[in-house]
Amino acid sequence: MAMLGKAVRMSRLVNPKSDKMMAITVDHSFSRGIMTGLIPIQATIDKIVAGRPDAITMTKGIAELCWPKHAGKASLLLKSSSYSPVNPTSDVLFGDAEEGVRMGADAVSIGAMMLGDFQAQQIHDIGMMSKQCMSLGMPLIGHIYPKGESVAPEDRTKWENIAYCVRAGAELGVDIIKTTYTGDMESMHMVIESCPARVVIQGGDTCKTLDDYLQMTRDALDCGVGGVTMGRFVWEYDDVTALVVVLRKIIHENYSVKDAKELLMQLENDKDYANY
Ligand SMILES: O=C(CO)COP(=O)(O)O
Repeated sequence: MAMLGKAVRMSRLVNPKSDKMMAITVDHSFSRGIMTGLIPIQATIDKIVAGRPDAITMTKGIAELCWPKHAGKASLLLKSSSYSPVNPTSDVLFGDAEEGVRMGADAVSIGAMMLGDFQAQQIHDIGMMSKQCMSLGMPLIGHIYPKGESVAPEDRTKWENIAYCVRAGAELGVDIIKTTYTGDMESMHMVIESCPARVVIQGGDTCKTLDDYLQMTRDALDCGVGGVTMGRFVWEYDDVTALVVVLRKIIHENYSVKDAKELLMQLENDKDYANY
């Protein structure tokens, strides 16, 4: 029965036609400090939902306060751990899978900063959470990055380090592993090959322009990435809803960057989001 529950929830997360997942995340304030794109958070969530992503990631307190008006419009992914500006290499658990069931979530998600001083505790936490998730039929998403103390900043996109993270997630029973794009399709394909579970990418902070961001998304999907869980770039963009619509077209309808940009310009003018 638990396997059936997981299958039902996964079917809401992953689009059956494209076989990709599109999630937007608004869980950053805890880990990165206050960011203006998430103020006020209700307004940001409203704009994201208007673009109709498959899912949205947030913490339990924000979900209780801001999700009720949208319940059922997209999957809720319950973020249940965080690092913080004072402990940037250590995610700490603050929730469990039962809360996900109670709140109607389609997945619970937790983070880990690998290859650093706090890896052991984080591996333990993921293992315990995957045990709970398996028994409750709850998909588990891991935000797993090679950002521990032993990795130099310039090596955080090295494919071997990212492959280590995603493989570790799969070994621990994580269903969907979110990590960083390596920067090129060939090495990202190696990452995908390293991991029998679904790999999705964050938006990250390496793309400075819209063109680069859309191109990264297109390339990632084309080399086998199973979807996205994107945050900062999306809700820092002037027209959040238009960008969510356009990303959805790239992810689920195979839009080229050129077609996506044309639609973005059009939506920024006419605000006709509902028809796309
Ligand atoms: O790390 C993230 C927060 O969960 C992911 O989102 P971005 O990197 O796209 O902001």
